[in-house]
Amino acid sequence: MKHTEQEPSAISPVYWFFGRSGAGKSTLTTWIATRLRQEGHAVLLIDGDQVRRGLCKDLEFDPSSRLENHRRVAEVATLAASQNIVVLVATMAPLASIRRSVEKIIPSAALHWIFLDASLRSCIKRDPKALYKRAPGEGNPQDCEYEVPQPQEIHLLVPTETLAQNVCADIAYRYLSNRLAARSI
Ligand SMILES: Nc1ncnc2c1ncn2[C@@H]1O[C@H](COP(=O)(O)OS(=O)(=O)O)[C@@H](OP(=O)(O)O)[C@H]1O
Ligand SMILES: Nc1ncnc2c1ncn2[C@@H]1O[C@H](COP(=O)(O)OP(=O)(O)O)[C@@H](O)[C@H]1O
Repeated sequence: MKHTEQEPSAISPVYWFFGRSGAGKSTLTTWIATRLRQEGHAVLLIDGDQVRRGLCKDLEFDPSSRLENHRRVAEVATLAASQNIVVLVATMAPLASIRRSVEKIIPSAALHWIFLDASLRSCIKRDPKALYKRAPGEGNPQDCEYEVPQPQEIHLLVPTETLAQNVCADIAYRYLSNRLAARSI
């Protein structure tokens, strides 16, 4: 797994949660954002679901549209992070090429990749928004192959398939809060 450099970064961290639809991105980032705000942090949560309804509602789901979707999210994340705001992002980021494109926008010292690991099978079983019941080509998340990241691509893996929600929330929260505490020393 990647190790984030220890030198202080001029910009706030961007914690980029990614994984399949149904892996738990919205659930965990919403809980963590609330907790960080209670502790006094300024937090921006950018959830792909919401972005797709507003900032990126003109975009489709083909690979180049997904790339543009992530470019916009990464640019907004950089703006916020450069204004002392802790950024949480929650998107599918299904392709390695998309993830590499994000890395060209956000400084590496600020970017933390947090992979929510849940298999297609378990996401189909959960299917909280009934997206996997859609016909192929009609907005089914399976329309795009999910390229599971290599260990060296990520900073933290949270096994949201095998561990309970509260345990996963705690793992991710502890990762963030340790790094935020180290920054403020
Ligand atoms: N094929 C397809 N067609 C239409 N809609 C889809 C499709 N796949 C996913 N979704 C929905 O869009 C959300 C994914 O958007 P993201 O910005 O997170 O990622 S991506 O750009 O699509 O890779 C995603 O949000 P999450 O379910 O929270 O991951 C879904 O609500
Ligand atoms: N360990 C876990 N971590 C996160 N969510 C979990 C976990 N176990 C079960 N879930 C459930 O899985 C669903 C995940 O949905 P959601 O957070 O919308 O996913 P995503 O944003 O990745 O599409 C929720 O219904 C949540 O309660």
